[in-house]
Amino acid sequence: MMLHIPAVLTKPQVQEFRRRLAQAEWIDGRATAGPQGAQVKRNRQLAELSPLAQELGGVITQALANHPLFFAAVLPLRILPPYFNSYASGEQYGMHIDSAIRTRPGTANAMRADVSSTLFLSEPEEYDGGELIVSDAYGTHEVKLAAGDVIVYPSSSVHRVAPVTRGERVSSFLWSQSMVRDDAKRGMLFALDQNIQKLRAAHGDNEITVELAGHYHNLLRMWAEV
Ligand SMILES: O=C(O)CCC(=O)C(=O)O
Ligand SMILES: [Fe+2]
Repeated sequence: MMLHIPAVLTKPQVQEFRRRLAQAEWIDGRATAGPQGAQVKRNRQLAELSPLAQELGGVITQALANHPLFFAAVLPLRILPPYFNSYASGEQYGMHIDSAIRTRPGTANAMRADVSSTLFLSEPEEYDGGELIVSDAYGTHEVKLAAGDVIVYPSSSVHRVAPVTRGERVSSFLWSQSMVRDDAKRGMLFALDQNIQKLRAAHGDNEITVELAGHYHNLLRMWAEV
């Protein structure tokens, strides 16, 4: 399932992020790619443990963890601290799949990447190219969102970032381990949850919404690992 979550950061937050990131030290993005990814990845990133990445990343994690749509769609068990990337001058990230297991320097904890997220920090009119292109069972999806918006997509999908041929594309990306590892199951739970919310908004709680909420929780009980 792919989901567009608007306005995770406000425009003033985006501007502040961009101001701080413009002064940052960027390194070769291949530092965090696996062997296949490294062959096709050409971009720049903040070093994983840089104080700026940790500070700004904390703001993003907090905003996502408190966001009802992100919670309902991702059912996060763990959120790996966000990374920051920049593409300009023809840089791109060719076809790849995100590694299943991620670790962080300085920590022993490995986690499984189930859901990938990109938070756009450049407005679409600031650059040409730079679409995030995700292939799944339903086809190929090109994503280029307003600054502050997030796209959530399964880490199991093959995807790429098209070459940026004008301007600069700055973004943050992160991986989550979900309580429900299977994308199709997460998608069904999300649809059920959103429809229960719509019924509640239209008619208030009644015995039907209570019963449906029961089904939601019983499916979650069957599928969740915590
Ligand atoms: O910048 C993006 O939108 C995604 C980057 C990406 O796919 C990755 O770093 O694995
Ligand atoms: Fe990726």
